[in-house]
Amino acid sequence: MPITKGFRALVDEAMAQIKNYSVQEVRARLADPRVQLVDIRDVRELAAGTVVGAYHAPRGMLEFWVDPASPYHKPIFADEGKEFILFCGAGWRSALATKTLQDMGMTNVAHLDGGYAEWVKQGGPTETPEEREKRKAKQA
Ligand SMILES: O=S(=O)([O-])[S-]
Repeated sequence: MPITKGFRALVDEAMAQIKNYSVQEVRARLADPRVQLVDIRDVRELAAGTVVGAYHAPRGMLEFWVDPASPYHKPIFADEGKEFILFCGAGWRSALATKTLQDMGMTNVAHLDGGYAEWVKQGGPTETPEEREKRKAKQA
C-alpha cells in the first residue's frame, strides 16, 4: 500500500500552522518563568542531555498528559500563564506534536525549530540527567 501523504508533507503542513521559534529566540527567553521547554523525545534519548530546565513529556503520552479529562493529566500543562515550547531531536516530531496540541485547543504552545540538535549546535545550555539531579538537590 503506497504512502499517499509522507512524513515530510505532514511536517511541512504542521510547521505552516504552528508557532516556530529559532534557537536564538528561545535562548533569549530561557530564564522567563512564563516559558516552559518540553522535551518530547523518548526517555533513552535523554541520556546524552537535554535543555536546562526542560520538562520531559514523551510524545506518546502528550495528549493524555495535557488533557485535564485524562486520568494521566499532568497539572503543569494546565498553567495558562505559560507558553509551552516543544522540542525533539531535529524538529519533526515536535512540529507534529505542537500541531496536535493546537488542535486540542491549546493556544499557548510552540515549537523549537531544529530541535535539540540545533540547540546543541548553537551552544545552547544543556544538562545530563545526573547534572539535573544535582541542580535540583541544590535548589531543594
Ligand atoms: O523527530 S525528529 O526530528 O527528532 S527525527
